[in-house]
Amino acid sequence: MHITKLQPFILHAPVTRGGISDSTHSITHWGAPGVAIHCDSGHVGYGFSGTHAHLPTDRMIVDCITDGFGPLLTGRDPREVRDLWQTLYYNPQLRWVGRSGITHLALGAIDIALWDLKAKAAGEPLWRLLGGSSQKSVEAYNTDGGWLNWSLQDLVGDCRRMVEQEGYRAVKLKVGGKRLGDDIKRVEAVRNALGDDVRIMTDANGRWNLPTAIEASRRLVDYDVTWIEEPMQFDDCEGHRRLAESTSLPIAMGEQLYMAMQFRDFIQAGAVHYVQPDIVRLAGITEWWQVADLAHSYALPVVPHVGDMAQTHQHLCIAHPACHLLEYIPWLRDWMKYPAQVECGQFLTPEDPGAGTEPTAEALDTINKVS
Ligand SMILES: O=C(NO)[C@H](O)[C@H](O)[C@H](O)CO
Ligand SMILES: [Mg+2]
Repeated sequence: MHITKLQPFILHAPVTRGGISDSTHSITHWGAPGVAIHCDSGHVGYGFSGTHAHLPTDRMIVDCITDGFGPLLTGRDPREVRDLWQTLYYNPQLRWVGRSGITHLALGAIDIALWDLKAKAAGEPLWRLLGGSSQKSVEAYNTDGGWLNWSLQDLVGDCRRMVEQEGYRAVKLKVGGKRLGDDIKRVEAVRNALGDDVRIMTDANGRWNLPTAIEASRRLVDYDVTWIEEPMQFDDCEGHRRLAESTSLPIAMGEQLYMAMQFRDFIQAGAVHYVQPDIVRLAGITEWWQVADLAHSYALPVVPHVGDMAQTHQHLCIAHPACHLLEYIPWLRDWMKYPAQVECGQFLTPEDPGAGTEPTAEALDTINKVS
């Protein structure tokens, strides 16, 4: 079995209500720049990164996939995922300009496509290929009702609908707006609407400095918030360590970290409690598993960020013992051949062969296909 062709693609999927904001970003579409890796066996593996649908940089990612990494892949056996990962990760020319950023996002998409291929060639869903299920079900928490640009009425209405009609027992709210007082009012309104039994997570997307993060954490604790996510600048390990020693509110972070050794530093410093690695930020599933094992050895729960909209992370969470909870955002469900399914707040276990990354034929034909 050998790789015959790399076919790049770029999907841009509309987000909820035409546009969402967090403390740091406002977007109208979610981007999935990726690659279809074709083999002589007829199998095709799909992998993609997760972006804010900025076409010029999406094009840089797919160009890096085809022009940078492509020559290292053509003719190779795609089932040799680990050997290929080593070859690509340590390639001197790409490493010189990479180790994070564009080249790392490109490598992540390729690694995901290779695992998709491997699972399809084995005729198994990825979670079974990875050793089967560590847990029989994975709980979903929903982020898609808590955006910072939602009115207070929409915020409370969406969260109530998710809990009362869709069966979620956990929702996430964005904080980090212009005034901390407004953040607290929004959390208080949702807590009052949902009662004490539903878990509320909060996410500041890197907005605060240390004193603000300390003040916010001390006030959020009053509403029984489960965690504060990305309270400070994404790479600021010392800042997160100082925050952790100053307050009792657990810290969640990791969606912006590119490398396993960054997670090592945060974990060793006691700067994170809920570890959130993302296969589309790291160099794919291969590097994600290193992070999940490390977190597990420190007894830290792994609650992945879903730059893939949970399509592949649902597989990883079934297989890895550190995972019991996973974020859900629905932006790719209309573009995927086998969209992730959540019922009564639980992910349904996927049984289709592969890693859940195959776009529909319509998606590949109609949205910004890169020829
Ligand atoms: O932080 C997140 N989840 O935890 C969301 O992925 C981001 O808010 C979106 O990508 C918009 O920037
Ligand atoms: Mg986040």
